[in-house]
Amino acid sequence: MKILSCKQQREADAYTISHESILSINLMEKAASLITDAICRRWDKARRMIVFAGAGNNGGDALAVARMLFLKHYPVEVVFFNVTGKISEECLTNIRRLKECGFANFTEVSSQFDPPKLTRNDIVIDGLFGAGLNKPLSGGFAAVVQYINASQSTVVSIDTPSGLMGEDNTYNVRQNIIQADLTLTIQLPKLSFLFAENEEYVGEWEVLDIGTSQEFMKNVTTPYYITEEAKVRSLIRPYKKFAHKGMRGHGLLIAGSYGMGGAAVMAAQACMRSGIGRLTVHTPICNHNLVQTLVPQATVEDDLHERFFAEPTDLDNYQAIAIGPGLGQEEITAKTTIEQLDSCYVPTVLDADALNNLSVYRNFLNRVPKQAILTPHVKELERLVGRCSNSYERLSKAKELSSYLQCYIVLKGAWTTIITPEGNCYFNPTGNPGMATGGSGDVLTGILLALLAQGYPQEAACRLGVYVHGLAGDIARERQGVISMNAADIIEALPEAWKKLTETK
Ligand SMILES: NC(=O)C1=CN([C@@H]2O[C@H](COP(=O)(O)OP(=O)(O)OC[C@H]3O[C@@H](n4cnc5c(N)ncnc54)[C@H](OP(=O)(O)O)[C@@H]3O)[C@@H](O)[C@H]2O)[C@@H](O)CC1
Ligand SMILES: [K+]
Repeated sequence: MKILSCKQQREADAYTISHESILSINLMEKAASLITDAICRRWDKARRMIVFAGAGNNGGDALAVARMLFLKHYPVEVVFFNVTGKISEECLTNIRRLKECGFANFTEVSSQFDPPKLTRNDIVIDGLFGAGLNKPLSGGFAAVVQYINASQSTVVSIDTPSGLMGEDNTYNVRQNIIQADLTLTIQLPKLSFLFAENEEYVGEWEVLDIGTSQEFMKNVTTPYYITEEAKVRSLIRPYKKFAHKGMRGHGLLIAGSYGMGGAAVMAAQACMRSGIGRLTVHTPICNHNLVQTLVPQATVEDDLHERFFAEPTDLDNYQAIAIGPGLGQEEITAKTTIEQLDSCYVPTVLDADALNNLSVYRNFLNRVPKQAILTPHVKELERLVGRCSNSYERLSKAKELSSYLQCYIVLKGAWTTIITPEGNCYFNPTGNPGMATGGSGDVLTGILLALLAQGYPQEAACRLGVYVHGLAGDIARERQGVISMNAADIIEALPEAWKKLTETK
């Protein structure tokens, strides 16, 4: 699914209106009817609906919703803000239509605003600004937003919480953005909905399909996508009847150190559950028995050091390599990691301490093999690119790094983002907060290693691997609950996740 900028969203509306022989006002009617249905599904007529409408088309939507709710006998009040005297045509039509229905509870605000008393039982419908917002809110509108936010009412935003920019909110004034409980967004989510710090504004969100021109959606270009299950399914390559382990690749996992052998175990177990033919785990001597016992399917290759990764190993026999889980940050390990990178000519995953070690020796960053997959969480990324004040800035810096190194970055978090060297960003929809626990990242590294060893191209491996990792996390949550689930449960859920994705529906 493509994610468009607000400008592109407005172009999509305009294109749909001119090419699909639908009038602008009728497209708005369609949007309003879907919004009304979504509201009526959630709240009954005992709730008072207080509609705050601006003078653009977002306000037009809100006024049409007010009419529809009124005709369904909901108690409705409208506060319409006409501050500049500039009202969109569709907004004007909807004021007229509302009044023609005999609706009288209509307050027009042009300067002084005497706010209605908002109670816990009220539903505020926020139709002040949508995709046309072109600067942060200030002055009177900021005061209205703060008034709504200070109330106990439930807030439903139309298309976007008023005051929230669709993409970059670096220079926004946070207290002047509506804090919605529910955002009913039209056609597609906005990029800013996918950023953690905006959760308090967007609340829960639902996408309403108003039938934007398919042709426009097909041709419009954007670097931002949400990965869909159908796409992921199409990436999976079926096994041939005569498959043997040699065809499914041999991977090398360099992981573990004294006290962190578990990371090597979890990555290896996840790898063995993701279709790899053969796996060798290179780990310090102290972890030999642990890995051998807990992952008997894998071969163990001892480092010459008792406790740390201290000697680069020969990579000739492998189709893919992963370095990092539980490696530790001893100086000898950092130097060995960098040395090992020089001989990585096959697809490579760099995770956890491999990245932390690189961030200490940043001038060696250019040794990262081209097309490598880097899997940092937010902090690991910031160690590489510097502190970021928000998710948009972080994403921009990750894109720069990915382009500079010509590598793939899997930025882990809610909506884990895969950034390609060409600058495309794929947001992953699966997963849940129960996965934010030790070992979860090691599991992902194991999955990615398995996919690369089987010959999946980097982009496909990332999109498929991250999706199935999240899906296994969702299954683990079903089984164990969000509090108790841990990385071992994600590994245990991997067979079902893979099965789910490969079974015909
Ligand atoms: N048929 C259609 O087209 C459909 C449209 N749809 C709906 O339309 C919405 C987009 O409508 P829109 O383009 O009219 O923009 P909207 O968000 O209402 O605001 C524009 C007004 O705000 C003003 N303004 C901006 N920033 C400001 C600020 N900081 N402080 C103060 N004022 C500010 C700006 O003034 P300007 O700066 O341009 O003079 C302008 O007057 C979209 O989100 C969806 O809900 C759907 O129903 C589908 C069908
Ligand atoms: K809004």
